Amino acid sequence: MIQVEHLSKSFGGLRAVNDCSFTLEEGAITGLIGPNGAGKTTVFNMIAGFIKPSGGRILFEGQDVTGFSPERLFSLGIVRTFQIPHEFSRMTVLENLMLVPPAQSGENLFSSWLRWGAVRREERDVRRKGEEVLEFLELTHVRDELAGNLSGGQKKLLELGRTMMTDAKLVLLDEPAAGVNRTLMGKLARMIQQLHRERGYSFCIIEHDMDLIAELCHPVIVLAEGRVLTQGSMESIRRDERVLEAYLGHSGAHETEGAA
Ligand SMILES: Nc1ncnc2c1ncn2[C@@H]1O[C@H](COP(=O)(O)OP(=O)(O)OP(=O)(O)O)[C@@H](O)[C@H]1O
Repeated sequence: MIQVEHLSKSFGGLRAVNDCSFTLEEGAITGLIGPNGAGKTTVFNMIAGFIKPSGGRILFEGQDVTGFSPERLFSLGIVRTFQIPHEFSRMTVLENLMLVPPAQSGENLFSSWLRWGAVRREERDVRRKGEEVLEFLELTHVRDELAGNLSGGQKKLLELGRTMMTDAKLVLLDEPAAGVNRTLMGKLARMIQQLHRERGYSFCIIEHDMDLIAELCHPVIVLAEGRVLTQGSMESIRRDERVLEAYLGHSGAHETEGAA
């Protein structure tokens, strides 16, 4: 589905991503792990069009999409969520979902005048879809709450819900478990598996929680110092000494524990 070929990104003198190559298979839930500063988020941002690469290219379903805008990639079916959920806090939960679908006729003043009936029908369909998504996520009880009042975990679910309002093919999830308690994390994992199974979404997930990666992801790609260190099943990665060394050489205890 995605081929990343010799991708590089420099920030000033720092090579955040350095000749990085890997593929994301269609229908897979791929994990992207690695110590802090390995370049995971930068790679995500390049795949989703938020950052332009300094070198290399990205193919999506065989098409060279290097340097495409996030909007263009979104319309092709690549959706990226963020570590910190981007909800509109002064709008209700349902309104947040209803905002998502691109090219709603209601957004255009002239088409609103000319096609009032069609716009109303479209809005009704979007509302119904939003309500279905809330039901799926078991968030119906907070439908009319302001999104800013949701708990951290509920905001993560809402973020996932926003991807469900689109015709996504590939969903890039950035640390879905960050700030989420264990109960909600289990629910989030179930939702991801269900979306994968029932809607055929492919996922790529950046995550520091190795239990979640082990539960959801195959294969797992390990980045270190801006390039792929290794990839394979979580079991093989757990046994790989180079992975442990990469984590020990860098960052926080939580990652080291997880990788061990
Ligand atoms: N906009 C930027 N300007 C300058 N340096 C940056 C920028 N974005 C990232 N970096 C640097 O690039 C390197 C890779 O960062 P990146 O956020 O991609 O790593 P990561 O693997 O996602 O880390 P983490 O697990 O901590 O989120 C880091 O050294 C980071 O400080």
